[in-house]
Amino acid sequence: MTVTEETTPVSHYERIGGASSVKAAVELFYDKVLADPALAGYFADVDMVGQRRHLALMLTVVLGGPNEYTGRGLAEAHQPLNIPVAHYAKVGEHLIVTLTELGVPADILADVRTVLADVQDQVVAAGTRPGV
Ligand code: HEM
Repeated sequence: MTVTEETTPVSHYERIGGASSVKAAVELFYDKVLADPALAGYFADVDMVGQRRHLALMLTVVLGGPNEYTGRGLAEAHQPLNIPVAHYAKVGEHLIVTLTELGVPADILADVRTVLADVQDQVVAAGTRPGV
């Protein structure tokens, strides 16, 4: 059987416009995060050029695009930062607002919310999890 364009599902990544759209989203997202006084401090000593590139590559994978992510795992990168749930929620909202402003369709937003819920335990400090 030949796989045609009709039978191949189009990824979220392709639907939103590929690499240039992801790059635009990451720029807008970090502008919001860095303008948020509750969050800016986390990034004070971080190389934001590399950071934006890593998040763009990771967002690409989350949206079903090509996997070229070479950074650390989420737990490895975030556990040393001791991030409380409230700050995780703020970052998640900045991402959703960014994607909404860029016109990302509702079904893709819903999937991004699902991923945010799925990875929360890797990012949030282990000691702040209820029952831990
Ligand atoms: C789903 C949520 C998140 C995703 C997908 C994400 C993604 C990433 C990625 C891909 C990196 C780069 C890792 C590397 O370079 O090896 C990173 C680093 C970082 N993230 Fe996040 N992040 C999330 C949530 C957060 C939150 C909630 C905060 C702070 C409130 C945060 C603060 C940071 C900081 C400060 C770094 C740099 C760490 C360092 O260079 O040592 N992230 N994140």
